[in-house]
Amino acid sequence: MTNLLELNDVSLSFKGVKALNSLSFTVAQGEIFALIGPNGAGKSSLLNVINGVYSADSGDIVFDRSHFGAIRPGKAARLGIGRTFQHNALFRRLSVRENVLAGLSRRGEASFLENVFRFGRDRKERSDFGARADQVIAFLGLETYSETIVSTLPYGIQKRVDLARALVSEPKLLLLDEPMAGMNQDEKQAMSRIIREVNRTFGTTIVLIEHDVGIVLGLASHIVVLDYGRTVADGAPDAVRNDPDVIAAYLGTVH
Ligand SMILES: Nc1ncnc2c1ncn2[C@@H]1O[C@H](COP(=O)(O)OP(=O)(O)OP(=O)(O)O)[C@@H](O)[C@H]1O
Repeated sequence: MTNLLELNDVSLSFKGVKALNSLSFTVAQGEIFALIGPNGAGKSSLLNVINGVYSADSGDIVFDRSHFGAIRPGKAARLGIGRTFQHNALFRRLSVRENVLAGLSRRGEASFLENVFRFGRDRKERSDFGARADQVIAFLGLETYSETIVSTLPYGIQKRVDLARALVSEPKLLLLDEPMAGMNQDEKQAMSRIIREVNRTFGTTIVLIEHDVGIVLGLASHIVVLDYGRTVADGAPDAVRNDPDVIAAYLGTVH
């Protein structure tokens, strides 16, 4: 199996707090990979290092044969790393379609504002981007909301819009930071199906953070458990579920 992402001894500190402590693991091409661990374990920091929001203090990251310790978020996006955020970072006063189009702004010559407000240089680019945005909107079952202003939509639908915006640029790697946070069980199951469908249809490699262990065990084929910025366990769901170190560190109980 080819690795799409490789982390070697990656560390990150905030004023003496080691958020990531010599972390090493690999993510294979095409897998659904989950990061779990208690609050403050370093999960979001890790995603932030991978897509360039934070720069690692040391260590090496290899993505699709490109090496970096630090990378700018725009460069990460151009290399094919897409991202959703724990707290929606959508443009709340714009429509669903405008938000999805914003996910393409790094791809073209025309700027995001030119694309959204339909002035500017490239008619062909706008129509290609529009078609692509509409495809992703349809794929995620968001057609009825296409022209709806995001702030008026239920939270679960907003999470799907966030996913559409990340997906529209056709990333090779999609980083999902708690895509099911705040959802009930039915909504979580629906989001799990969507993530599986994205993975299967587009071959997108997925790295997701999720606190609901039941959901993670059913969705991911590879799980890494973090605690205090270190790897506690790394393997297939069955191995991780029965690992005594995981039970002690994450579930807080002993066999
Ligand atoms: N910008 C920051 N400034 C200072 N400390 C930070 C910053 N971001 C994260 N930290 C610290 O780094 C550690 C890891 O935090 P991080 O948010 O990555 O954990 P997490 O596993 O994502 O937690 P949660 O499940 O609560 O989202 C914590 O001790 C946190 O307080």
